[in-house]
Amino acid sequence: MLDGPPGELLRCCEEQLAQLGLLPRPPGEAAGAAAGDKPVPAATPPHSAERHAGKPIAAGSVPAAVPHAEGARESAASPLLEVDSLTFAYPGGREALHGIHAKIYPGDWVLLTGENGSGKTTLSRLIMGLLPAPAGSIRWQGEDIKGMAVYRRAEQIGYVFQQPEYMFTAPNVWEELIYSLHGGVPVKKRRELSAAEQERARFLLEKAGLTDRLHMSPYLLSQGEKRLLSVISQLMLPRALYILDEPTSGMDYAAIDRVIGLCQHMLEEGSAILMITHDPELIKEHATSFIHL
Ligand SMILES: Nc1ncnc2c1ncn2[C@@H]1O[C@H](COP(=O)(O)OP(=O)(O)OP(=O)(O)O)[C@@H](O)[C@H]1O
Repeated sequence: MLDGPPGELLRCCEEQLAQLGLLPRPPGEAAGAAAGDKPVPAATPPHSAERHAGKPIAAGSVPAAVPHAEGARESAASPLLEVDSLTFAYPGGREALHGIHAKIYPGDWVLLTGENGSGKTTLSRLIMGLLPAPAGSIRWQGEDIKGMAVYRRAEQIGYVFQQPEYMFTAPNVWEELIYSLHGGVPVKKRRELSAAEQERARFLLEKAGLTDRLHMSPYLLSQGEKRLLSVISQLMLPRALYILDEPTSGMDYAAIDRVIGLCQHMLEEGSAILMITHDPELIKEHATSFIHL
């Protein structure tokens, strides 16, 4: 006998109720579905496993990702970067990465988070070719990255090191900023900057708040200013993807806002960003997805 409070009935006798046609159809269920068929589950939310690497994001520890309409993106654009079952151990060391999956599309702003030593920098080094990636584990625009020379990757991916000092090669801020435009060409043999290059340089300096530091040695800048200079030096060259390794580390809110503004500008230009950070709470509202190691 089917009798009792509705909630209790649903819990104990759902199947019988369905067979008798006493359950309302879930909205959108096919009209011709036979009584007793299992209800069609709702579509899986579009972000989830493949947009996160390693462990799923623990509730409350990292903000929920702003989900992409993955299906629409799949048809609209191919991924720039695909990481598939990536496992990596340093020689003689324990595994730094295990079974990592991720995809980055044009226009993505991906936050790469995880505890100290979880392998964030290792992942970025593997992408850039500073460490040897296992065959088939990383693809750039569909091509196995293992066979791509480092300089070819650098032509398409800008990389900002965790330690800005690693990047400085010029005697002052202006020379440092434009260094990448000249490659290793000596100062006397360098070509004139185009008007567009000059404009981009001035724009980035303004956004970074470094316009009045042009003649200072990069090494004399404050730590936050050094980070901003290392970021804009990479942004001088348009790239499909920028990898920024902890660009906001040790920064005050104003400086973090500058980094955010710079990243937003690069997204507007169509680039994607992979940002390693221990401050996801400060940037989460701008991110399109997360990889948590
Ligand atoms: N050259 C190396 N040789 C051996 N082990 C290394 C080497 N570089 C890094 N590791 C180890 O690999 C692991 C991952 O390091 P990695 O720098 O990628 O972590 P991370 O997530 O970027 O850390 P953090 O948040 O502290 O910057 C760590 O256990 C580290 O000790």
